[in-house]
Amino acid sequence: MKTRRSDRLVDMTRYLLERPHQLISLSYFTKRYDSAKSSISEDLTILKRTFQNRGTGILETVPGAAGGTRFIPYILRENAEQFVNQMCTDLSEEDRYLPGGYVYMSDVLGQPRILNEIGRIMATQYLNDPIDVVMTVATKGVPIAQSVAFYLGVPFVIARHNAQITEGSTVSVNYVSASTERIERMALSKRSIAPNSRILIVDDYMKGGGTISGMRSLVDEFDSQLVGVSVFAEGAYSGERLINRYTSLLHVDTANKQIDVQPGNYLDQIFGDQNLTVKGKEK
Ligand SMILES: O=P(O)(O)OC[C@H]1C[C@H](OP(=O)(O)OP(=O)(O)O)[C@H](O)[C@@H]1O
Repeated sequence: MKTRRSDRLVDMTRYLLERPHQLISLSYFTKRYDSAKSSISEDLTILKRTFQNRGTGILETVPGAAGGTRFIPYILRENAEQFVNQMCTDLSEEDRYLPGGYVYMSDVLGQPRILNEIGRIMATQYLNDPIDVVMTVATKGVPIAQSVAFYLGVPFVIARHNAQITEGSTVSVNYVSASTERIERMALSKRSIAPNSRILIVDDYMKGGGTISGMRSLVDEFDSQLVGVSVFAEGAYSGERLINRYTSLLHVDTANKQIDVQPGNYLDQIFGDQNLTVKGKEK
């Protein structure tokens, strides 16, 4: 039975939003809605325009027999700024101060809607940089990695401080964590990453960068390429940081046990020269 345009548009939107970066053929939609290709093409034109006007993302059209359409989510600069500025306010509450100069963030990083926004912002930076796998380290980086991986339409892998029997044989590296000021180890299942994969490393927090550098070593061990590093928050650090190329949404300073949370470097890193288009194609 033919589906009315209004019903097609609602269902098509849901279907596409649930499958970021997945190529979906027009014939799939013609069968799903028992509608002509020309009708589906008109539907997609409406969605493409609405997604662009509402800052939802790009609806890319891939021509040819093996073509179709692909939803690529992004977030507009003004929406990212609004979110980050709210995070700065929320995390500056003085009762969040923890011994050792840390800030309590687990309540914030336990809220799915906040994790969604973090994932959208981090994924926007890689609109035109294909990513194969998102990597993080247990534990607090995991929900962030899941969100970013969803918006990039790729899997995520979790390096662990203690290799589990359920991970099979593993690759492990040692690294120096400024946070613990001791040599730490992390391991990743050999099954996790194929050689020559393009990796995005994410974590909730970076202080001295030792943990990130440990994951960078894992990328090397898997003969793969590190495309970028994104952290929700970077802590003020007076020492020589082991990582100098990264994107942070927040910068957290807890000098004199006072919490000062400011926007990180994400605006320049993500929106500096990006005009939210798919390279070589119209918006
Ligand atoms: O830049 P560095 O000096 O290496 O510190 C950043 C580490 C420390 C902390 O993890 P932990 O609290 O150690 O571990 P978990 O995420 O399991 O709580 C944070 O999540 C980063 O992974």
